[in-house]
Amino acid sequence: MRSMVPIVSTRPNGVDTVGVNDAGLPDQRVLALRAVHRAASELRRGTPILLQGPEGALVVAAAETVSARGLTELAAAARGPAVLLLAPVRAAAVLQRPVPQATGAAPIGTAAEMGAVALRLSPALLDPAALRSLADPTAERLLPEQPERTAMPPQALPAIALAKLARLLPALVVAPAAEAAASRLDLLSVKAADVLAYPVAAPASLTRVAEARVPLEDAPEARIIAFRAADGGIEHLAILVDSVSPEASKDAVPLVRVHSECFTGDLLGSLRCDCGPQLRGAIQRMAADPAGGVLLYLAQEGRGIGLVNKLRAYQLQDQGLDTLDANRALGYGADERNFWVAAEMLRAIGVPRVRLLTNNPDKLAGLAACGIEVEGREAHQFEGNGVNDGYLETKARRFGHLLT
Ligand SMILES: Nc1nc2c(ncn2[C@@H]2O[C@H](COP(=O)(O)OP(=O)(O)OP(=O)(O)O)[C@@H](O)[C@H]2O)c(=O)[nH]1
Ligand SMILES: [Zn+2]
Repeated sequence: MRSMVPIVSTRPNGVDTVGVNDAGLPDQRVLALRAVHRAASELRRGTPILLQGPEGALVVAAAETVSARGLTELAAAARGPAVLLLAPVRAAAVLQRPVPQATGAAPIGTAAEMGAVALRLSPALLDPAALRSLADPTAERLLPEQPERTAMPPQALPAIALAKLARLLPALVVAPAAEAAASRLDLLSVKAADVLAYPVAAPASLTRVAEARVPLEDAPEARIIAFRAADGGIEHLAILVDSVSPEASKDAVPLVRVHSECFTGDLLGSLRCDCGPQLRGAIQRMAADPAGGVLLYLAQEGRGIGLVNKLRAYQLQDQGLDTLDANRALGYGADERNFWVAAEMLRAIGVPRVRLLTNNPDKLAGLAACGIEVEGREAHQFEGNGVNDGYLETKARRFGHLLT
């Protein structure tokens, strides 16, 4: 019998994007998302995977997590020597000199930052303990004085992209894969094209999974709606804040804040950033606004690099780098977020037009590019606290944040 039951749900605009095919199997898009998500999990566990592309397959392991067993498996699956693959920005930091792909990069993530540099691996670096300390940004002395550049393997860019999706350092041990390595060694296989498509494909599968009234100190009528993507990642939340104003208007364009998760600032009250005051301040402003508002709380910790890498970036900042250069020294772009998730959530809750609470010009442009009508911007700035003054200054000077 022909099955018409969607296994994930429909897109908020009513268009079926994820369903089952006639045989009852998940369609290609679900399979592609699943393969990428599984591959990222394998890398996090220290297991090599195979990245398939038009120029052949690459066997890939994350330098940060790969175990002795993982390296043995990688060697068994390889048909050539392994190399160390680094994002150019990371290579420049490791080598303490510029590398060609990293030059001329604009302040916010550029295509160049997605590039890669391949270094010939010294035997010492194939020692798993050495690889782990290479992942530690303060322990780069293990690299030879002048590591030899070597030819770029195929699928280098999707390999770097996969490490970033796994929220690992974009530092990989890779080798060209031998014929039939996947089946012989039971390694997970993923298509390079699916990895590259993932950041845009995953938000398209968002589905509403839970909704509840959660009275907040500053917004007694607040409701929270949780959205889950087919990638199985952490859910994103929309916090709907009704106006407490007596002249509340149902038709006016609501205030919207696109807020990326910040465990340290939002939850612990860290003084390193301005996230805590921005979060609470946004809810207060929405409740006071006649049009009310929506706060999107996105699982994009550390501007998309994850909490662990943000802590590493903090360590580098304590050594003198600013927030942007610290991201780059780890091999990440300045800002690894995209705005598809936010746009999909706004459409799902019926908010196609917004007044955006932000100082970040990229959020205005990014949301508009994803189809949301940005009617205006409302500044959302808080005084420095003595600890975050340099961070706020960097946001204004290097990220182009708008002041007032
Ligand atoms: N990588 C990195 N992330 C940081 C750092 N400080 C704060 N963050 C993260 O930055 C994100 C906060 O960004 P947003 O609140 O969206 O702020 P914004 O992009 O500066 O823009 P607006 O606040 O809207 O003006 C959170 O995910 C924080 O965890 C840092 O030094 N390094
Ligand atoms: Zn923060």
